[in-house]
Amino acid sequence: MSQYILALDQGTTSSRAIVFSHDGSIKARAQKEFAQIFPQPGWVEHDAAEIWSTQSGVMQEALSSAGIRASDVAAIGITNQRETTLLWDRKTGRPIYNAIVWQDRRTAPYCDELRAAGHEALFQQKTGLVLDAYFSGTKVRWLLEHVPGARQKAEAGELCFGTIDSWLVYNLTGGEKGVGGLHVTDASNASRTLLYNIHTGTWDDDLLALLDIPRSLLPEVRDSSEVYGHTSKGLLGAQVPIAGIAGDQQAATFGQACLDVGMAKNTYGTGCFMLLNTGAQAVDSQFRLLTTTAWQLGGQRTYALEGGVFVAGAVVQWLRDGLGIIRSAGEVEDLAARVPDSGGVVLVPAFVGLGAPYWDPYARGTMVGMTRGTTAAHIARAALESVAFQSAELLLAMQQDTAQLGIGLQELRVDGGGSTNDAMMQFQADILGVPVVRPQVTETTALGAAYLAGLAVGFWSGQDELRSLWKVGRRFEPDMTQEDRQTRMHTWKRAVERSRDWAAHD
Ligand SMILES: Nc1ncnc2c1ncn2[C@@H]1O[C@H](COP(=O)(O)OP(=O)(O)O)[C@@H](O)[C@H]1O
Ligand SMILES: O=P(O)(O)OC[C@H](O)CO
Repeated sequence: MSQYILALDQGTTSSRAIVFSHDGSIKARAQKEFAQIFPQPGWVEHDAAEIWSTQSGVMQEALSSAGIRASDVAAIGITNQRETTLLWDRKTGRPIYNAIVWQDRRTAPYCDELRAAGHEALFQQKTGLVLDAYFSGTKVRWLLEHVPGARQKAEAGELCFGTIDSWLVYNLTGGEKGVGGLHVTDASNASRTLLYNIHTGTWDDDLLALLDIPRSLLPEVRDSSEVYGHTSKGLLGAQVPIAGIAGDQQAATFGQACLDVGMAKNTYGTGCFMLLNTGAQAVDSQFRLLTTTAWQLGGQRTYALEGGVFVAGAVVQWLRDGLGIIRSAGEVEDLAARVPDSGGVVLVPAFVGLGAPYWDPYARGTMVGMTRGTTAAHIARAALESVAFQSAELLLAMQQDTAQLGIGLQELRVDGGGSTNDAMMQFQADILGVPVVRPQVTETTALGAAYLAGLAVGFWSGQDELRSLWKVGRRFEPDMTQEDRQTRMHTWKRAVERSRDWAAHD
């Protein structure tokens, strides 16, 4: 029997492949960065051919460093940077333009127009998303409007739209140069397009009409765990089933085994992504958190509330590159540990505005509470605390949104580069009043994709087995009085008020 699952994790800055064993441990991994293309301020693109070449390269490399053959792989799972948008020609398999990355802001003015025309509520109601350039829909429209010949080809049914999962499946299953591959996506990726009704589980004709996007472009939406097809003959030496697909944050939630209602994970990367499993119920947020499809299994959708912190690990990068008070991100730990607290300093890293629950694009970074005694160590400490405060505000918003479901959060599961910082995780637990738990395997995104694929081919028996594979690496118990917690949160909110509505409104 095949003993491994291969996960492909196609992220914003690198393509990764990880081989997992049956006990959920990592057998081998490979990673390759690729070019970020910035054609104009606010624009971000990726070369789709490079995405495929790096992804297929690391796939081969991971297999050879594991010392295994494709026939040893029971299934492949795919997880990907979400929302990033690509159109390719059905006949040639060639992209008609670079992939427009989720960070790209070129369609912001068009989103403003749609908002001014009063369409925001419709998008929100049907897709669970806010009307923003972040999501795929307006990017597809931009491509149809701006790439010569694109609209005619689209009307003639000659183009395929896909998020990066679709592009990978198309290439994995296609013949020479990927031509004729499968054109599919899963419900979690579809739920990030602004074109997909998360309540009915279908592409939405009203939204397609509003954005003037022909239906023929769209991939078939499938479960997150099922055999979609097999890798093409020449690719790996054996035809391996492709059996799992999920967007990276949803996959991480699955990989953290947040499989039950009320379980939540937070990923501490450049920004933070927090997801709370709300089960079969798509919860509307009063704080404009996103309502999203976490995954779809056997036709059953599981939903999540999602919130993001724009600047999390990036504040540590700023200490390094902007202020120059540390030389590497890891050094922040020693610097912050030189003082017992932030000495009254509060840093609000609203460098690019504030997200939920404030949604203030005009907020800017601020630091308050400094005295003659303030040192770099206090600032480092305040920076780390700011990550925890912002995450706490998201979780508080989620708890209020789900109050009627009777969800009592037992613990927050954490992963990502910042979660290695023990002091920051302890402060996170303190300020939340909820235990924070870091698993042994922190590659939760790839693990989630592996789990989804493994479930589909019977490699793992079911969700109970996945629950049992999840192992605590370290648990941080809250150690702060309720009174202290309230005082600290109150002080944080006062500082946030000072950061708000600062930049000029253009
Ligand atoms: N010890 C640390 N304490 C706090 N933040 C850290 C630490 N080490 C790394 N980081 C931050 O974690 C981020 C990298 O994490 P990673 O999960 O690789 O992020 P991404 O996937 O967004 O690139 C960086 O922004 C970095 O500043
Ligand atoms: O590739 P990452 O980890 O930066 O994740 C990107 C997110 O999916 C964007 O929504």
